Amino acid sequence: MLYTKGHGTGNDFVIVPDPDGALLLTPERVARLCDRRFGIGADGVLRVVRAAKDADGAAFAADAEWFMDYRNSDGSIAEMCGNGVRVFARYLIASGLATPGPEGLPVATRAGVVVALVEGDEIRVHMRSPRVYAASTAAVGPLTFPGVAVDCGNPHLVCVLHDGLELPSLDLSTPPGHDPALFTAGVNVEFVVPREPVDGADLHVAMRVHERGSGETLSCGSGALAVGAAALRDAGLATGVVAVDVLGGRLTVTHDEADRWWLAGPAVLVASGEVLD
Ligand SMILES: N[C@@H](CCC[C@H](N)C(=O)O)C(=O)O
Repeated sequence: MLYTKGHGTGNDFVIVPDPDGALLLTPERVARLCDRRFGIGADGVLRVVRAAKDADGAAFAADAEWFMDYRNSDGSIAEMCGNGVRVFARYLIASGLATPGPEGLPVATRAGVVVALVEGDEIRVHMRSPRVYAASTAAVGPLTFPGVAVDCGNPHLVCVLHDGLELPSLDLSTPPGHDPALFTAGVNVEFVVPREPVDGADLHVAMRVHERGSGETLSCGSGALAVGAAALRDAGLATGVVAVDVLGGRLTVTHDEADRWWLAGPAVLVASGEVLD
């Protein structure tokens, strides 16, 4: 099995080409590939398959040739991966499997079709609109944080830290407690603090994330989208640009006048090889 390794702001992926859907990618195999000691090491796997050749992708085959089959590092399946989709688009282009048209490159995901636009080192993706829909809480050790549930195709819980609490003080080595009745399929939890204004953005925040199925990661693109949506809402802004600092760099979330949501950030391929096991 051939692979390429890539990352978006340090959220890293093993990319596995499987154009005709011939590969049997069991949860155990995914977990082995993602193991940082016994495998290649990654936060997740991106299987590159023609939409028409995949049971979940087929519904989108009329609108996108390629389906991003995303798996978390524990082998579980997720609907969306905002960093993954940029790295996936970078891989399609670099490997000659796709060429972006004037409107960009459509990529099918379990949460629908998104469109990627290459802008030098960055890739900007027209994402599915995030939906802020409920209040909830997350627990970290003895602390309970109020937050809001945000649906980005995959589930998120965004908690803004108060009382001068800073991000490094949180122990995210185990999953934050959450309401299983609201998040029946688990949840990605983002913790957020405001930051000083930066050029080109209406709002600037920093976040840490504990991802469902992968643990704490250096970045989560759909999480940044959820954070951007919650931040604009809290600020009373209908549209705007939010700079979201993650441990692995910076992502930019934009809600434009045409009611489109964009996620922008780097997408880097770092190595290719063959899996021997
Ligand atoms: N890191 C991703 C999100 C990956 C999926 C997530 N862990 C889930 O289970 O929903 C991103 O960049 O969005």
